[in-house]
Amino acid sequence: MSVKSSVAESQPLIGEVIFEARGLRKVYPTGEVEVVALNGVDVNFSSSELVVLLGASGSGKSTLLNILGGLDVPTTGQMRYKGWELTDADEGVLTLFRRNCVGFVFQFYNLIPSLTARENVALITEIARDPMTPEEALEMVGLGDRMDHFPSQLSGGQQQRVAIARAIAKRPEVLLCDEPTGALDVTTGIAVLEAIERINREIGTLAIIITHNASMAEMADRVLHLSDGQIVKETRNEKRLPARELKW
Ligand SMILES: Nc1ncnc2c1ncn2[C@@H]1O[C@H](COP(=O)(O)OP(=O)(O)OP(=O)(O)O)[C@@H](O)[C@H]1O
Repeated sequence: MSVKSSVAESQPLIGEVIFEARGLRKVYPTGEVEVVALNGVDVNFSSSELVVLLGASGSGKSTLLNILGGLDVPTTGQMRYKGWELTDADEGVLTLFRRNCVGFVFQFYNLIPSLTARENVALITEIARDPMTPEEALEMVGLGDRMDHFPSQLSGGQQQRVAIARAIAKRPEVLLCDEPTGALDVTTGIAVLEAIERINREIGTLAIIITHNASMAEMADRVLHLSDGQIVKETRNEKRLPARELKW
């Protein structure tokens, strides 16, 4: 392997702690019964880390991700991002946090059908502080030759990569992915994971990925296992397996 390719493929050094969550609880009052979605979560996340969240349906993964991304607030507990207290932040602060610091990728791509790939990404680059160009972002996810295609002219995996380009064009410090490969077959799923891996490596973005697919654990620095609203197990991989070598 050449020096150049070994540098390009090496995993990034894990940086400083950016998220500190303490005693997170989320309770939904639904009629007569309360649903406890998170039940005392203490966890830190660092820049440049790639973390996979595993757990059965209903274990609290999306709730945790939504709280980390400022889409939801905990019932009790504390959430800090780079020392800023997000727990009691007003909606204006949370909006700025989401806009400047966080990129979201969901299972369904949420692209605007009447806009091309380039235009879908440009929607975000027009409001970001120091964005890449839509072209740069689409090149990063391997879609340099598909910029003027509409979503209906792209495969599911390509549409998801447009969604990733849109999420990363603002160079977010955090990329939160809720089952990004849930609707994809293995080959296209791996192309999507490679795009996430590249952003984590090249921009130093903290990437947190929710999945039901346990084989994806091997591409992570750290794997958090959730059950009944708690982190019940945490494992670390000394060496990450490149996404293209994953098998499921
Ligand atoms: N808005 C809500 N109102 C009431 N209960 C909710 C709400 N959102 C989530 N819950 C409940 O909180 C619990 C955790 O949900 P969450 O979506 O975080 O789980 P998950 O691990 O992401 O599940 P899945 O893998 O199925 O997406 C579940 O019991 C769910 O039904």
